[in-house]
Amino acid sequence: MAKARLKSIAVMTGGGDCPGLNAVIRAVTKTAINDHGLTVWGIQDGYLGFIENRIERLTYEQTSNILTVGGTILGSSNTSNPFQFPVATGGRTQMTDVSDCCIEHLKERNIDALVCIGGDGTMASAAKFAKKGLTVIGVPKTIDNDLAGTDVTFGFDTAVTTATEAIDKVHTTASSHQRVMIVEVMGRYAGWIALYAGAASGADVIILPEIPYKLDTVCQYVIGRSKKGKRFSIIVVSEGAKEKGGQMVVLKRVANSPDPIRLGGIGEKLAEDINRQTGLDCRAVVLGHIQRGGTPTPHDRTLATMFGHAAIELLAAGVKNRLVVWNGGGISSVPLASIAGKIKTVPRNHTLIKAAKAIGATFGV
Ligand SMILES: Nc1ncnc2c1ncn2[C@@H]1O[C@H](COP(=O)(O)OP(=O)(O)OP(=O)(O)O)[C@@H](O)[C@H]1O
Ligand SMILES: O=P(O)(O)OC[C@H]1O[C@](O)(CO)[C@@H](O)[C@@H]1O
Ligand SMILES: [Mg+2]
Repeated sequence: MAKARLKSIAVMTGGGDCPGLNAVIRAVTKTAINDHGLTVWGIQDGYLGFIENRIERLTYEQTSNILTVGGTILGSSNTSNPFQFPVATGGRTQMTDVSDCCIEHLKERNIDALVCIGGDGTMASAAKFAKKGLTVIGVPKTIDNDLAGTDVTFGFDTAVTTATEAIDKVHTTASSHQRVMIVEVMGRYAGWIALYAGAASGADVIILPEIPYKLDTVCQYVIGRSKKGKRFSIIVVSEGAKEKGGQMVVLKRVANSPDPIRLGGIGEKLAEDINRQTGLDCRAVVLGHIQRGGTPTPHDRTLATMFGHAAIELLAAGVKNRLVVWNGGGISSVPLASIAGKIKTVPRNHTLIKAAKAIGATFGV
């Protein structure tokens, strides 16, 4: 798009929410209005609102006082794929590509470009819209920190901070009762939250999806601590972890979600298995969506602000179909299509794994 033609943009948030989304919306809107005189529109509830034509003007005032607020003022959804949307015709429901209608909804408002804030699923649709000719810039979000192409996503630091505070609290009750306390954290197929919160809170055992654990190793480790007079053990386990040769523990399936599996229950399983094998008193705590809530940390507020600002600067410079990223200590961008279908997992030789091991933690192998 030629620089002079950009007059109006829309912004949307897709997928699970994450602390810092509002900070991006604020940075996008205020940069667009202040620096480029653009008109800004907000799409409600992610791709669902895009499909249903729920697109409202977003003003400077509406994006004031939201920097510190968790969640997203636009709403989000993780069920509606514009390229495969259930449409009822003649008494039958058929999966239909309604992406042309979405593009029409932008055209009728003279919207030139779209800023999509979301995870892998949101970017998959964004890349498909880009292929159809829509000008799109992606902004990566997820507490899981598992998006390919960027060193870090906003929301991760807040989730790690929340998890670390929770594990610190669990420490004192574990010590009072001479228990093995197991804290299950989010992260789906990547163990970033477990690794960082585990290391930050000095957990004794850290279990990641990337490193299937051996129950014997974990049991021997906690018994060894008891024998040394340590009154308790703290285990941090990622929801997607599994025993060597075993399966991930699935809590439920959400039929109309692009990734229908919801993980959960590995903490309780570990508590039962360790109790059975060692006789030690074990309790499991699941942190769940608490990790997605609350006010973003200063790190996430500033990262989100730089991401939102960069998205508008790219559009204003005529750049399109790229994902804003943080790589090697600075903002840059990668092609949207280059990250589709990829996730960023914890490498087994990560520096923090080496450091935690050296300090005495085990990863259960
Ligand atoms: N392969 C895909 N192609 C097109 N659209 C997709 C695809 N996968 C997901 N989407 C759509 O993108 C939106 C968000 O998807 P999803 O729930 O996977 O969230 P996300 O953006 O990946 O964030 P997170 O997984 O961190 O919650 C949904 O509306 C979904 O239908
Ligand atoms: O909000 P939902 O649909 O239960 O999804 C939960 C999943 O989303 C995430 O919070 C973010 O990807 C994961 O950590 C978690 O497994
Ligand atoms: Mg996803």
